[in-house]
Amino acid sequence: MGLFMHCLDAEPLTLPTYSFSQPSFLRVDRRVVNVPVHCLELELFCCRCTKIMKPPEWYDVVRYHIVPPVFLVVFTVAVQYLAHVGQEETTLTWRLAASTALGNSFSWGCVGLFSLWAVFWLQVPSGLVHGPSTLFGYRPPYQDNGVLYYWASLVGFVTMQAIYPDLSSDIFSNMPELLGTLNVVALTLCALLLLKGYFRPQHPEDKHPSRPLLYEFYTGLELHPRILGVDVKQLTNCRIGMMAWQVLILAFYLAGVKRHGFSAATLVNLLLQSVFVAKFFWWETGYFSTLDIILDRAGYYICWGCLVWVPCLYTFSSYYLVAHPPIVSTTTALLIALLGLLTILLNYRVDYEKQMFRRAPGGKCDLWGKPARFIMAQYKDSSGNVQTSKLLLSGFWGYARHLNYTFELLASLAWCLPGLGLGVWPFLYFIFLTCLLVHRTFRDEEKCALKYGHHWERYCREVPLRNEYGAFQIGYRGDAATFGKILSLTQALEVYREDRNKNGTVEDTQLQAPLKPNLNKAE
Ligand SMILES: NC(=O)C1=CN([C@@H]2O[C@H](COP(=O)(O)OP(=O)(O)OC[C@H]3O[C@@H](n4cnc5c(N)ncnc54)[C@H](OP(=O)(O)O)[C@@H]3O)[C@@H](O)[C@H]2O)C=CC1
Ligand SMILES: CC(C)=CCC[C@@H](C)[C@H]1CC[C@H]2C3=CC=C4C[C@@H](O)CC[C@]4(C)[C@H]3CC[C@]12C
Repeated sequence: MGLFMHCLDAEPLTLPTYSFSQPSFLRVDRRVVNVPVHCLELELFCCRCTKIMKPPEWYDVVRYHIVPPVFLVVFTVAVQYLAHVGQEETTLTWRLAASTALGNSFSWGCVGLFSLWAVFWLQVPSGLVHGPSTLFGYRPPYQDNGVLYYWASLVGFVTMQAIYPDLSSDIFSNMPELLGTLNVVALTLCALLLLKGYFRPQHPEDKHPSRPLLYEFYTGLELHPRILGVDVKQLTNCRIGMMAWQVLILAFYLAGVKRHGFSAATLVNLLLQSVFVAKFFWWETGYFSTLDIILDRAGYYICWGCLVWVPCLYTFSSYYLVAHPPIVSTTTALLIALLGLLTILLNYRVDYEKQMFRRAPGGKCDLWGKPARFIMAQYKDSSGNVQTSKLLLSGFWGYARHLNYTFELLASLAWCLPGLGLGVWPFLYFIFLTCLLVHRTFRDEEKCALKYGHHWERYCREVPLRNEYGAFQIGYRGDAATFGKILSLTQALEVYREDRNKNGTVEDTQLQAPLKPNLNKAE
């Protein structure tokens, strides 16, 4: 009958042992999921229907030997290419790209000053918060001064702009050099992190299997490395990457106004992203519980990504509009602004509901005017101790899974829309984010299915809709890796209602009692 039934039969045996370590390949009752390689207790996950399989050889070859070098080259080169595409240059030659790839004195000055500023704010004595505990029992400390840092950085930038009026235009015209410098800095940091992971790991007890060198460079080795007392991921992701995003779009806006005069569309593009970035700093402590921090190690993907990819691609719509002024009308711009503000607010609200609920003692809080309903989900930590976590069934999290991604995608579409009529370039970020979030939905659901086992199955049955490809898929079993049927929203709702009618609503069902699973629907 499948994993879910077996798990219900054998409750004490079914709690998966949860580990964030390097995944291997496992087939769980016709599902393929990634699981920790050393996680032998996983056989307890569902001892009667789980069998460990060796991954197909080609998969390992692709994952360990092909993806890292290809991504390293493609993304690193793409950054230099995009930096030139955003300018007016019509012919891009290798010679031109190479001439900017190592930066110039302006770019090294900017990157140096900005990095010191970010490091300084992580040293300023302020409130400390701790992230979730790792499997080896470490709770990383973070500086809780994100909002202050955000406003201080903006005031600092505006002051410098007042003293040096060409600052923004110079930033725009030196963007290829700035990205070249960031590239050198980020690649050096990734190499240092690799050496540190080998020779001076912060937590030698954090075991992970040895992999090909380029793979380790790409994914990183350490989960929470600190250099000179500073948490590397807070520095690269939150303080440099996110603040660079804000400062760069402001500089591009000012450079555009200087060239072409005021445009409502450009202002909307700036305002929406600024609200989004400001929201990030407001919510920074929530970010410490996300996949980037608890699952991804500090390597090329996360650190280079935040130091180079975010300043390049995430700002690209604004960058492009400097040399290619928008053609959308003021009225359209206002409508776009409304769409953007609404979706940013909704994205924040979805994240907030989860954060508020998780913080409420015993999960006791009201959502949408009613007491929150939830599943008490158990899992085993790496020491084999049973832990409890709560899965929300009310509010947005009771309506569909990952609605925060849906709203974030719509918000990003909104700030790209001022570039309507200028080709595909202004929409590059939206396209990238769609791919990133679809992939992330799979990764996150694999993680949850593995962590919570049948409790996650149950959550997926209660909340069968999930965001995917901007539409919704019925994913009863949280089986992200089966790539089930993609249904349109209407079809999905029909199946959803039909199933609810058959099984009764959650209110009809005792939440802690075994559900009658209707497992094969999604397959
Ligand atoms: N612009 C960008 O490039 C990106 C932006 N984002 C944004 O970042 C924010 C955070 O996203 P992200 O960290 O990816 O994912 P989520 O905030 O969606 O968190 C997912 C985690 O929440 C927990 N969870 C899942 N379902 C429930 C539930 N019903 N009740 C309670 N907890 C639940 C699980 O963790 P647990 O183990 O704790 O149970 C799960 O792993 C979002 O706003 C997203 O849009 C994300 C990716 C990229
Ligand atoms: C190799 C390559 C191109 C990697 C890029 C990946 C990273 C730069 C991104 C992966 C996940 C991204 C983020 C996750 C969640 C976020 C919260 C949101 O409120 C603001 C943006 C962000 C911090 C975002 C930043 C880029 C990533 C780390």
